[in-house]
Order: sequence, then structure tokens, then C-alpha cells
Amino acid sequence: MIEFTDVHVRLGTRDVLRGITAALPELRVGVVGANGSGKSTLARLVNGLALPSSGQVTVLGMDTRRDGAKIRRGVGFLFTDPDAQIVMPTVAEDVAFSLRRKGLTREEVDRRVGEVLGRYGLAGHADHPAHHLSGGQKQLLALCSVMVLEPEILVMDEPTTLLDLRHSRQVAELLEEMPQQVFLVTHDLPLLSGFDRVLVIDGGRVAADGTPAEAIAHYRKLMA
Ligand SMILES: Nc1ncnc2c1ncn2[C@@H]1O[C@H](COP(=O)(O)OP(=O)(O)OP(=O)(O)O)[C@@H](O)[C@H]1O
Repeated sequence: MIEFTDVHVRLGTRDVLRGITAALPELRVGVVGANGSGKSTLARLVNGLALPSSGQVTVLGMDTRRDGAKIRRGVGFLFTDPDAQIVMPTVAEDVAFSLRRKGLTREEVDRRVGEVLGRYGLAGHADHPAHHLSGGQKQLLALCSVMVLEPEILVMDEPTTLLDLRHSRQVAELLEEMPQQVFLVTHDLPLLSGFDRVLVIDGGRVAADGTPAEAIAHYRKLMA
């Protein structure tokens, strides 16, 4: 459960978010809106990477202002740019790095890394240098490194921008199967077709909130 209560965010001299209120228990929540409308800031609020200037954000029953570190243990965050997230030389090492604080045996780390790379189609790349992967494969690697931690909520900020149609469909299929709550910011509208709820952000406010069809129709009108 993610809940925004009259959330305002001021960055520098800009009011980036202006009174967001939404209780989001749905498993699949999408966010669309124009460039600069405040979507990434909204996503960053969910795991306390951004904090409200006023109002409250509650995630997994905790206030992001007070319990940021605890919330981040339960909320995986996938950035647009996978290079920002890849920290180790090889694919398998990068995924294993995510598990470093879990106190697992070497065998258990190897087992979990192998399992997640297999699930996301990167098993054959385990020992390859991460920086040799294509942009789309890097995005899948970043997803592996987040999912190996089995987060309760997955926040994704435009995760398909670098993906071709095939990989984009792959991510859409993976999204359908994930047991986690997903909070997805995207310009890739077909990705939202099976979603439970979609918010349209415009000028830092919720301009529409409904089914994908309703929200996307509103978004198209805004963009006309
Ligand atoms: N640290 C910051 N200081 C000042 N302004 C900022 C800062 N971060 C973001 N902004 C501004 O806040 C506004 C909203 O940014 P945000 O990244 O949330 O938009 P967005 O909807 O995700 O855009 P896009 O679709 O282009 O990714 C933008 O005008 C941006 O310039």
C-alpha cells in the first residue's frame, strides 16, 4: 500500500508536486504525464529518495520521512538509466552485489543469482562484462539486481526506454507475473493495458485517476 496525503514538493524555486492525495492499494499502478510534470519525483517519494516539503507519504505502513531506510529494504527502485545502477564488472557479480548484506552462504548467493538471471533471460551472460551488454540487456540486468532482493513493492521509472519491441514485450509479460505491487512511470502506454489504476500527472497535480483506458484518453486530450 502506497499513500500520498496532500503531498507538496518544492525543489529550488519550483513547486514540482502540488497537493497529491491518493491511496493506492492496487497491485498495478501506472503514472503517465508530460515531460517535467513531476512523475519521477512522485516515484522517488515512494522509497524516500525524495521527501515531501509538506504532507505525508506512507509506504508499507511506514512514513518515508521517519523510516526511509526500512522502507528502502522493502521497495526496489529501477531507474531509467541502467548505468546508474550497475556497479560491478560482471553480470553475475552485479546481481550478487545486491545480496551482500543478507549474510547468505556463497552457495545460496550463487543459487539466487543463477535463478534470477535465468528468469530474465541473462543466464548465458553471467560471466560477461556488464558494460558490454546492450542497453536493453543492461536494463534487464538492473531489473535482476532489484528482483533478486524480492522486494514487496517495485517502483520503475521509465524502464523500457532503451528496449526494442521484443524486450519491451518481455518486460510487459514479466510485469504480469510479478507478485509484487508495481508502481510504474512510463511513456510506453501499451505497457499499462493490464494495469489496475493509472494516474495522469499534469503540472504537479493528479489530473485524472482511473482505469488505463480512462486515464490514457484524458492524457491524450491533455497532449492534443
Ligand atoms: N533537484 C531539482 N531541483 C530543481 N528542479 C528540479 C529538480 N529535480 C527535478 N526538478 C524539476 O521538477 C520538474 C519535474 O521533474 P520530474 O523529473 O519529476 O518530471 P517527469 O514528469 O518525470 O519528467 P520526464 O517525463 O521528462 O522524465 C521538472 O521541471 C524538473 O526540472
